Amino acid sequence: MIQVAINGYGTIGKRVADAVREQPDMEVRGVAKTRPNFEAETAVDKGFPLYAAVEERADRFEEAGLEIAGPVEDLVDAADVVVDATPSGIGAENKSMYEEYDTPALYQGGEDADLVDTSFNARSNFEDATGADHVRVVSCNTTGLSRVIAPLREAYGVEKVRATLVRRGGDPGQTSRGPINDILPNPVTIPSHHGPDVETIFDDLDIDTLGMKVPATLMHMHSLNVTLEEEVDASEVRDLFADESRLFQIPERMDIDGSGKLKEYALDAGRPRGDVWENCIWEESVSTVGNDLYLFQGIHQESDVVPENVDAIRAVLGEADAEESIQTTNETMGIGL
Ligand SMILES: NC(=O)C1=CN([C@@H]2O[C@H](COP(=O)(O)OP(=O)(O)OC[C@H]3O[C@@H](n4cnc5c(N)ncnc54)[C@H](O)[C@@H]3O)[C@@H](O)[C@H]2O)C=CC1
Ligand SMILES: O=C(OP(=O)(O)O)[C@H](O)COP(=O)(O)O
Repeated sequence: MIQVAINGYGTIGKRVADAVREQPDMEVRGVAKTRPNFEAETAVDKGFPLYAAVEERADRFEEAGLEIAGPVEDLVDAADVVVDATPSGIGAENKSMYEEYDTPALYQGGEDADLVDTSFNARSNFEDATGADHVRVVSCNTTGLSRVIAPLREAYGVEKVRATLVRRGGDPGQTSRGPINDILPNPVTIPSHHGPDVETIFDDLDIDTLGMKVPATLMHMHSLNVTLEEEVDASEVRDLFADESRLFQIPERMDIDGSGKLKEYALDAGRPRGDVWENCIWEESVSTVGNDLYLFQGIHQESDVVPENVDAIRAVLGEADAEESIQTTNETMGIGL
């Protein structure tokens, strides 16, 4: 069994821990947190050994009645791989610790691409991570773009991608975030960081991205225009997407008109935390005009990178190829709406 450490048990870390627990070939060796809170209590209730990320603050857990298994260094030492899901920039600070204990590490999209040997998206470049010591699972938006671009490149060739990303201002639990009543060009400079980030997955891709932030917490929304290298009928593209396990095309009959109903559907379908691991593409929006393809897709920022982290664990350890890993992850998590 692959022993997995999770350092940083917030929005992404707690979801990765739950997904790892479902895998037939993996075990959660433990999770590390900086301070006691409701998430620490839940981790203990779930039976995850809890480690102190900051040794000087370990006493706080004891005071809160939470037993600590040891400092994070012990966890990193004992694990075969560590998933770093700490806030942006902290992963870079943790890198030397992972090197000291010779434990391969996965980082999240908030870290810089040059921190790692390779950036990762399971559908697009799984093999690049094999044997790597430092791998970055790209951000929710980059994951969402890569999953659509990979099959289009393989089937038709892509001349140019233009994407406008309407980004949620914060996650539901991020009470300190905004905007509260505004629409921000964000970043105001063009391209946004997403285009160059997608190029860490496809280094020869021509892509421009524009970002905005809006007062919403449920999901991001992408408006996508892909200039293909050939003229393709929209129905062919829909068929291509239908074969992609992490793309969900929302059928017209479902009457899902936005992120709110998508989340409601996920909850009704019994998804943990109402998570939507797939890109949600409005089927009616998939349109072609000459070589240009257009579509709208919803991206659930809190969860689409979770199966990617699970696959990246197998990739770095050389434990499976892309197809095997994606299939196992999909089956165990219940991916495929
Ligand atoms: N929330 C989102 O929508 C997405 C986030 N990401 C990326 O995932 C990473 C984590 O983000 P979130 O889970 O949203 O953050 P979060 O703030 O929800 O969770 C981070 C956790 O790490 C803990 N932490 C802080 N310093 C630490 C340290 N030194 N050692 C161990 N733990 C520490 C925090 O207390 C918190 O529990 C970031 O790189 C972010 O850019 C990627 C995709 C989507
Ligand atoms: O990586 C993300 O978004 P991004 O790709 O738009 O930077 C996640 O949604 C986290 O974004 P945040 O930096 O607004 O928390």
